Amino acid sequence: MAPLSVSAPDFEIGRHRARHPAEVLTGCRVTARGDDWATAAMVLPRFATGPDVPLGWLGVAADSAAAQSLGSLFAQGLDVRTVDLRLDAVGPVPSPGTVVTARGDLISSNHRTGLSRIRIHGPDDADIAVGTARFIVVPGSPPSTPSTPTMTGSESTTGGVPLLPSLDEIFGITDAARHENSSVLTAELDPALCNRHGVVHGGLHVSLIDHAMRALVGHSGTHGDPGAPELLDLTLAYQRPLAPRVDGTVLLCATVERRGRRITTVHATLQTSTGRVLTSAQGTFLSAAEDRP
Ligand SMILES: CC(C)(COP(=O)(O)OP(=O)(O)OC[C@H]1O[C@@H](n2cnc3c(N)ncnc32)[C@H](O)[C@@H]1OP(=O)(O)O)[C@@H](O)C(=O)NCCC(=O)NCCSC(=O)Cc1ccccc1
Repeated sequence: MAPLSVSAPDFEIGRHRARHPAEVLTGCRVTARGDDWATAAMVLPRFATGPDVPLGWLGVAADSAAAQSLGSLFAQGLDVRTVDLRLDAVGPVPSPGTVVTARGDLISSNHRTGLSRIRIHGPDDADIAVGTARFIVVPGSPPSTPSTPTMTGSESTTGGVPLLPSLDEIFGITDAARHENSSVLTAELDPALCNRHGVVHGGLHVSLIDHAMRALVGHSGTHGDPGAPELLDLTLAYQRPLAPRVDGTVLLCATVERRGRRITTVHATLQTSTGRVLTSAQGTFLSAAEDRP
């Protein structure tokens, strides 16, 4: 078994300021920025119970790096909101303790929208995922002191590996109804996860949706669980902001659209208890079962 140690000596979490409570939770930090690119890094945690790190946990790094690649807009006093985000898995998520880096490169932008390319890699440049994120440009608001989140689990470490509660606990999942082809998780998100506008980081939508889909189609594990289906890609459409203080309890609904011999496609929504869809998503999983002709 590989040693559980931080494997990128140039990433020290304390050297970089957290810009968002989601970054505090996940231990993600924006590590470098240019006019049209940015990088964000995180040390993969170990969860108190459950599997190793699912791809969706890297959503905060992906969304942050992609958003910060629009740095020239921020310099004009503008801000951005994620409209859609796609991740395609191209390699395994490394084991806990490994540093992963997401790089966002601006493809195009104007005064209305921006599009960024995402690449997530581990040590030795091994690719984990690629993707894109589309942003809408909105008026910026004056800088203020970010709220201090109460969830600082990622900063407790065991031998260099951040130790976090289970994903169910992190997302306040209080109830789960599972059927063969559909499931509903009830989540009460900690309002401390919101930014100063009261909304949840787009990268955490990726983590929530991934968690909901895996709860339906199989375990979240990628290591030592050969029976788990493998997430190939995930596409999210951000329809309305997630504001836990306003929305209260939210539902994570997942439905299997088609279960093929090898490929299972899943649709999921993040919605309020009154059925107002905040985010919708599509995921593709590859079955771990033997290929058949
Ligand atoms: C803005 C747009 C994407 C599209 O615009 P449009 O087509 O013009 O949308 P429209 O105006 O028609 O509104 C649609 C519905 O939304 C509602 N609503 C709108 N605004 C607010 C509000 N402020 N508060 C409350 N609700 C609001 C509005 O009432 C309406 O509801 P209704 O239909 O009447 O019931 C919108 O769909 C949206 O906000 N999606 C969620 C985006 C999102 O949360 N992304 C992730 C976080 S960003 C991030 O993390 C990136 C980052 C990372 C790191 C660092 C920096 C940045």
